[in-house]
Amino acid sequence: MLRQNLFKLFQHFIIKKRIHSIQKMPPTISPEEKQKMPEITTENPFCEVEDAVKLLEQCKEDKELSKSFVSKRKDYIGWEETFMGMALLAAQRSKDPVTQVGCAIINADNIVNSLGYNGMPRGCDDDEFPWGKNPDRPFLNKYSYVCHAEENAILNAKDSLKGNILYSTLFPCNRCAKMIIQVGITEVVYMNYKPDNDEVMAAKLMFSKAGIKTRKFIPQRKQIVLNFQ
Ligand SMILES: O=c1ccn([C@H]2C[C@H](O)[C@@H](COP(=O)(O)O)O2)c(=O)[nH]1
Repeated sequence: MLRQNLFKLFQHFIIKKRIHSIQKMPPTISPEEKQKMPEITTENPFCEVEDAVKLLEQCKEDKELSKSFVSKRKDYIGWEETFMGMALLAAQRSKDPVTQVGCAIINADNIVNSLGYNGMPRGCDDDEFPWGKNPDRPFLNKYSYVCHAEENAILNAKDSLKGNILYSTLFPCNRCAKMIIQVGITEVVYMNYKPDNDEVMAAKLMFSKAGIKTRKFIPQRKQIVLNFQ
């Protein structure tokens, strides 16, 4: 009952607002044109979509009412910078003293499916495990422990990764390439590239055979500033 009354009150408010705005229309619209405008009355409070479309066009042509159509902001950041920016931000979370990698996985609707950065597995203390690269003792080498950024992003994903695009600050290694292929990611955008070693060559080969598109990120701006103040 209360909800019904509230709805009626809301409806009444909307109708009054509409009537008021139509009555307020300046004389720049001729009476004939005004006649043609969708009639919104208390009996017919909700106009048809076509009427609304027509009304929008008429308002755009009107000298006074067209002032509402202020142009949108021009210097907003594009999708590419947004997603690589997210990957870069994620990389800032990495504790690796040498290379910080970040990754963002985006679905076909430009919705962020996942983020990741290179780090120790859950429960393995960042302060306890080695961040060095002892070539003779894998036990004391970070490579034995660290989860790669792409690996973490894949494992953290909220939804299916099929048809998603992966943005990474570094070209993926062969191990990550295998996972990227197997989960159905179809495109890889990378920022940096380590000089070709066997791992990167293997990754490239697999991407090419599996039909995964790879492309270098080309920024449209030099930087994005984040200001917390
Ligand atoms: O595809 C990749 C490749 C490497 N990483 C991580 C793994 C390590 O934490 C660093 C690389 O360290 P270096 O000392 O530069 O060899 O990057 C990754 O996340 N994804």
